[in-house]
Amino acid sequence: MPALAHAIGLAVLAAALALVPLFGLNDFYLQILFTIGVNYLAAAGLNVLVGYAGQKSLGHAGLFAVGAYTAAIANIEWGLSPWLSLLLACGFGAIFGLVIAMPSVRVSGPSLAMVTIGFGIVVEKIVTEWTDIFKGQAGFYGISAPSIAGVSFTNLHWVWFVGALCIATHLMLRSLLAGRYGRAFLGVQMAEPAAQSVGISVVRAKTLAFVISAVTCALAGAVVAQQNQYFNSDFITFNLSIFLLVVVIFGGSGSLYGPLFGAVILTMLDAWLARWPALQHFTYGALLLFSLYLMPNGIAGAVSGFAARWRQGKVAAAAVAGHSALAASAATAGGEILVVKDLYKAYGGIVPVRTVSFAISAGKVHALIGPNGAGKTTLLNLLSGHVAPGSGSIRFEGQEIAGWPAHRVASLGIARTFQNLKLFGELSALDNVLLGAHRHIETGFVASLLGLPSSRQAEASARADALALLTDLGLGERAHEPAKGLPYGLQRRLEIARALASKPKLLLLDEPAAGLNPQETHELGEVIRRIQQAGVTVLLIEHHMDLVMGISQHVLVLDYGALIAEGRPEAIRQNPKVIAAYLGADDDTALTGDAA
Ligand SMILES: Nc1ncnc2c1ncn2[C@@H]1O[C@H](COP(=O)(O)OP(=O)(O)OP(=O)(O)O)[C@@H](O)[C@H]1O
Repeated sequence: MPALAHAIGLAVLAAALALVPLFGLNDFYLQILFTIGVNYLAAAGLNVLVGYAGQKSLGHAGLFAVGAYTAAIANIEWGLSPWLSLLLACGFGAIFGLVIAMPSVRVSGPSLAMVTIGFGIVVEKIVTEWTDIFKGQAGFYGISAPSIAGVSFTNLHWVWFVGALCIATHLMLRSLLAGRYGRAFLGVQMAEPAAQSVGISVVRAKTLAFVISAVTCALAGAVVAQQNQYFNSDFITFNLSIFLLVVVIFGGSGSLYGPLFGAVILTMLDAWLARWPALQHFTYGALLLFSLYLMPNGIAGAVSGFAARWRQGKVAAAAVAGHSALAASAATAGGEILVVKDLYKAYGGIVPVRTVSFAISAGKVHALIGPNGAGKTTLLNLLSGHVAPGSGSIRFEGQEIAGWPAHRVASLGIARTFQNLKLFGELSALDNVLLGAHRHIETGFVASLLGLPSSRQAEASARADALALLTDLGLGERAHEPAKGLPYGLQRRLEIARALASKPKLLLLDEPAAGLNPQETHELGEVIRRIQQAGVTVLLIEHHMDLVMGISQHVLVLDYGALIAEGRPEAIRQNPKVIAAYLGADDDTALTGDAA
């Protein structure tokens, strides 16, 4: 939503809240408004987890309980003030977010559902059965509500208070999700290996999303306990977890406004259905299925689809003149940048890489060739950290990196593209490149959450650099188009742009010319030459022999996982071992033309 429309929307909402007394609403309606706010709070964080990081949780009632019981126990048992109890509830929420993240980030799909359901059930059982501490069904009475200047909160004050919390939460999440953290969550959801290749730690990103969702959910629980001044184990049910998930998915997961739509519609529906409890659960189940199958982007998706069609054509790519992003890449000195020794990888009986040793000198274009199935991609995956070696050593600029996870390898300055394109398809070309620059955008979490000027400046300068890079590579006009909508040749180029945005010292290209026509292949050769001139070392896997022989200064030949030759292209072309292995024939026709 454009900034002006957003500001107007917020002003209208704030004014409507301020004018609530004029409507003469009775306690029933004030309670509904309060509940909308609470459901929004819980769903806003859950949306970061579900819609942005792509982790569905069916156990968030457990985190709601953490907040509510912390507020109750801190106030009643430990004698803390309601305000301090509220803060403590958020803190405990964060801790329990970490606890549930630990097993959850390592699994996906049904296993993730089981882990989160398990967490919810364990919490439900603990608060029901461990009556000494949690008082079971009897619950906690007399939980103090906050007061300001000695005035205790009335139902109207609660509406204002929870409304203010919702606006603050919305503003913070909006600021956070518009920048590098939001992109990182989306990147992890869309293509984990690609996210790792630009230096994003998948585990850290998912953990952060769990913690954010836990904090807002715990805050919602604490607010409910304090407003009610009573809380017992009956509040914590599996149905609450389902309800919160339905609010997010039906409202529109992955949209900042989805939880708002979901909270408003479903809270009112819930109040209306309260007369028929049996129908409530059926309705939520039906709505969940309906959203998943027929409206995967929820209400917000339908609304924004309509708005996007209306706005289409209004956005023009900003051209950045007189700035060569490629020339800005880090230049590397001569010498060996990468030294591989006795590298070995086996998958059961298949050995794609058998004790391979070689060195890559800085500033040159190196080609890795070999017949199909020779082990080239596996070797590249070992170098980039996407596959762990069985044994052997990989030294990058003198540092041993064998077995490092991909995001750590990327953070040293090794970028890559993929044989089968791994773009963040739903994101714009610009956002893809910004994700490439992720580790260079120096914005801290708090600065990003609070939208501090330093964070906005860093974001603006990263956008300018990303646009310059896209323009340099002939993609400037299409910077705002979704990556998946670009023609195939431009998608390949965009992947290179994303890799370059990480300012690599070594660029690994896995069959960058695959699927390109002769003209595009020729242009790709020019791009790779320019990348080399900018000081970036290139190692490329390629089947197009014209391209390989034309741009590389050093060729490595792999056959059945073993390095059978290396040297200058002219020498490789004449090498009888290579001709025999690569062609399976006694002539060198394929090495002089396109062998793809
Ligand atoms: N994860 C895996 N599990 C089992 N076998 C694998 C795995 N990855 C690769 N292989 C096998 O290792 C061998 C080498 O595959 P790799 O993709 O590295 O070859 P390549 O030289 O890149 O081939 P191409 O040129 O066709 O892309 C193949 O036999 C492949 O089936």
